[in-house]
Amino acid sequence: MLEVSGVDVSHGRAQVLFGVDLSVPAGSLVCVMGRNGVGKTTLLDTVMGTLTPRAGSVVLDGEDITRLPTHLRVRRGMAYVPQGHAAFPQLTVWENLQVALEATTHRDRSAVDDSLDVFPALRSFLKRPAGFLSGGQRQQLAIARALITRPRLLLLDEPTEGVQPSVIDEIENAVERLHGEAGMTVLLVEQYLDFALRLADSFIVLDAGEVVHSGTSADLHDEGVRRMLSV
Ligand SMILES: Nc1ncnc2c1ncn2[C@@H]1O[C@H](COP(=O)(O)OP(=O)(O)OP(=O)(O)O)[C@@H](O)[C@H]1O
Repeated sequence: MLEVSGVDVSHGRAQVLFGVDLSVPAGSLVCVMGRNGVGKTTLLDTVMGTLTPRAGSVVLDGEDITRLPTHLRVRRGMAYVPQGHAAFPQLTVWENLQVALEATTHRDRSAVDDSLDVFPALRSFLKRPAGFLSGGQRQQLAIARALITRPRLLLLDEPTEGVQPSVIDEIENAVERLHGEAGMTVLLVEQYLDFALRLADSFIVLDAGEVVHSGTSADLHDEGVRRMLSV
């Protein structure tokens, strides 16, 4: 479904990614791992089109989208949940979901219900401003907002960061259902190894902007790989 080949990406003059390859087959859940600052978010930004690579390509369903604007990638079925639980803090949960719906091309109101079915706990907080939610609730809202576009490929950047353990389980179950039952393709950036191990079919490990390891989740148990992830 998604093929990233040989991308070099810079922030200003500083090159952050060096010849990165990544393959995300349709229906799979692929995890990008690595220590802080190795370029994981930069890779997701490149896939989503908020950054353009200096070299290499991004191909979705056989179409070269390397220079396609982000909003057209959304129309092709991609959705991005960035780090930091993106939501409008002054708007209620319900209003945040409505804004997401207004931004879709389908405008199908049942998409709001469907995404609330993925995170039923949010139904108790529909009238609460997003700024008054816990970190975990905000993360659920951020994912629910992305789901309203009815994506085929969901990009998640560290969904467990700043989230209390009980809600991590709820998020894990939701992602598992989206992937397992609904067949959604997921590209996950995650440093929480156990979460990644339980969910991912395959993974890549980045270090200083290069892919230093890739394989199936079984390989993640390997001691050498664990060492690459430890701080
Ligand atoms: N907008 C930016 N301008 C300049 N440098 C940046 C920018 N964003 C990120 N960087 C730098 O690029 C490098 C990679 O950052 P990136 O956020 O992709 O890493 P990461 O692996 O996602 O880290 P983390 O786990 O901490 O989010 C870091 O050295 C970071 O300081």
